[in-house]
Amino acid sequence: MTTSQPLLQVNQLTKLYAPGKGCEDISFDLYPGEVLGIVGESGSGKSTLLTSLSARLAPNSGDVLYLNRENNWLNLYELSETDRRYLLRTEWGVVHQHARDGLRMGVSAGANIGERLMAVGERHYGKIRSKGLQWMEDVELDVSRIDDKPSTYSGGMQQRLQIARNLVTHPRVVFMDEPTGGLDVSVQARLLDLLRTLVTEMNLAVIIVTHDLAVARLLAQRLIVMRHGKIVETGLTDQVLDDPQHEYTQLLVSSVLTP
Ligand SMILES: Nc1ncnc2c1ncn2[C@@H]1O[C@H](COP(=O)(O)OP(=O)(O)OP(=O)(O)O)[C@@H](O)[C@H]1O
Repeated sequence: MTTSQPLLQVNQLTKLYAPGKGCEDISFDLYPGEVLGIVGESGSGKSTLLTSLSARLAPNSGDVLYLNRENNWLNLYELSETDRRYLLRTEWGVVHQHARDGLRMGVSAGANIGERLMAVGERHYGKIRSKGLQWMEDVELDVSRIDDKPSTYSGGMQQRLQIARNLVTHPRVVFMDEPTGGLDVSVQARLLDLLRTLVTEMNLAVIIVTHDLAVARLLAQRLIVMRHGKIVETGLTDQVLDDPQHEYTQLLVSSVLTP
């Protein structure tokens, strides 16, 4: 469900490594509860855009404005590095394609979840433990494995843990980069189902990068189609996929382009 006030405003964001490589002149708004998909073939700049949006890669130019919990607009790249990191640990979440990039592999599953709670001020061990257990249940992980390290988990289980670690603080915006990429098809399907349920129940605003149009169709209400770093088409997911206007989107949808 959307309201008239966006959560995120992106204005002419540019991060180029070379002409056409990176992302260029990207503008859009993200509303509370909205899932926005970014699609395009490999090398079109999806990951560069996502990392710039999520305070992990300074752009060459342009702004990312975020309306925080206190109803103040923050200009992301005018904040101090410390404030940006704080935002990433609290009001924002990042789900990486490879769970090991988003987990601490050397500490237990429970600690991976608890750490984010501590970042928002929770100090009570019993509460941290019980929230950890509850979140493991919510993402359908075996709670008896709360003290095991994620390195002993399967890929699909690690991804579930990464999702729990991110969502435990009830973030307002979650950035996801190919969250089901690299998993078996059957594991992918269950994870997608779980993600869809959580996103709806928590009314999360999500920006998800995927080269998989089926994933985009399942999760995203709106799509941005990228090519050579630029937006070539944007609109409601069903409209873009069922009635693509741009020639490139038509090729992408007809699977002529291999992702
Ligand atoms: N650190 C970097 N240094 C130089 N060039 C880079 C760097 N990161 C990305 N690029 C280039 O920028 C372009 C966009 O890459 P990006 O990873 O954003 O694309 P993508 O759409 O996410 O691709 P994929 O789906 O394969 O992950 C590519 O040409 C890539 O080679």
